[in-house]
Amino acid sequence: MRSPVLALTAGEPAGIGPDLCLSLATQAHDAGLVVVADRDLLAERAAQLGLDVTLNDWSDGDTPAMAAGQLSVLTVPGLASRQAGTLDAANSAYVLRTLETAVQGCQSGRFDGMVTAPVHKGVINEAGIAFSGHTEFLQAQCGVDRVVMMLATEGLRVALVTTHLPLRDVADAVTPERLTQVTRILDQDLRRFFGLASPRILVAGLNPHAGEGGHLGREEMDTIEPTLAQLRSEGIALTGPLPADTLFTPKWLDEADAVLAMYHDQGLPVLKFKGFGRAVNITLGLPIVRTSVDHGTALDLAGTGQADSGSLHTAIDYAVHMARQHRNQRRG
Ligand SMILES: NC(=O)C1=CN([C@@H]2O[C@H](COP(=O)(O)OP(=O)(O)OC[C@H]3O[C@@H](n4cnc5c(N)ncnc54)[C@H](O)[C@@H]3O)[C@@H](O)[C@H]2O)C=CC1
Ligand SMILES: NCC(=O)COP(=O)(O)O
Repeated sequence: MRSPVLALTAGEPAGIGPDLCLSLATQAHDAGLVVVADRDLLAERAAQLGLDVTLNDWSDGDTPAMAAGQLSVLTVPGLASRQAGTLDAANSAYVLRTLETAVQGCQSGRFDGMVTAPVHKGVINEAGIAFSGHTEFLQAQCGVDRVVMMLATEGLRVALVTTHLPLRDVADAVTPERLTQVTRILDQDLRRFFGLASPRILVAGLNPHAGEGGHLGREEMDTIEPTLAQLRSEGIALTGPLPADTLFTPKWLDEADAVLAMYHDQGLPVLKFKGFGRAVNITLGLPIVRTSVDHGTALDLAGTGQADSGSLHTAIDYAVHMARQHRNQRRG
């Protein structure tokens, strides 16, 4: 079976994304990787890092370079500036074009999946473009109602009911509809991509002590418990809502396949404490495969050679696995 061909978007040009993409060329890999970025940016950053990499222009139908020292590039025009460490809002349209190019390539079958290096959400908004993250952007690009952000590292998977929302808005966003959609997607994609026949999901409460019987918030009693009861009747294996402060302990985790947290900073600090640098961010519920690194743009490290590529390797490994599953399922 041929190796999956993955689009790898290099992300924010001032960040470590280009460095990490280039670092992949220091060794042979078993996936076909096509870096979607400005070619001159990659050439300049390679020189800055002292990396001897041959950049090969890739076009549809080409077999991507897989040997050490070689990198295939699908160049995207429109980059305004390319200074490591210095953000430029004029680059934002280019950054989003790299994502659109990768999505279109996945939709047309040129790519078996996409892996994303980090973008800078703030600078894209400074360019006047409303953007809260790849996750939400890809949901819109693919025209689906709901996707789910799940981060995974060895021994722990954490999915989120809400993603990039101000904390002030989180409680209102935890509706029966959203919780139902997210839980069904999580259950279905754990089966689809990870071979779990009946995924066991731990669900966190929203409030301290899962609401303390309504004395510290009523969302558990009014929304979460009845929604979980309905989902259990559909055959989804759910435990909770559990107090989030003690959920992440072996007593619970040893008997579970994933945790569903209500919001970003309820679940992700635990995941990153366990596996920062070896974790992957996966968008579930998309018609295409998309994985990403577990970290941000690290502007302080761009162009220094200090960026750790561990998470990018994890993201590629997961994308290869998921792309194979996806391909097998489409073949029936
Ligand atoms: N997938 C994506 O596109 C993501 C984008 N971001 C964005 O990145 C920007 C910066 O976010 P921060 O909160 O500062 O997080 P960050 O992950 O960029 O940096 C946090 C700390 O981790 C270090 N670090 C990050 N990646 C590293 C690596 N590969 N090797 C070694 N050290 C590394 C940084 O130097 C810094 O000290 C924000 O705009 C944020 O929205 C954040 C997370 C994911
Ligand atoms: N904390 C995860 C993160 O910020 C990355 O989100 P996304 O850009 O993958 O949606």
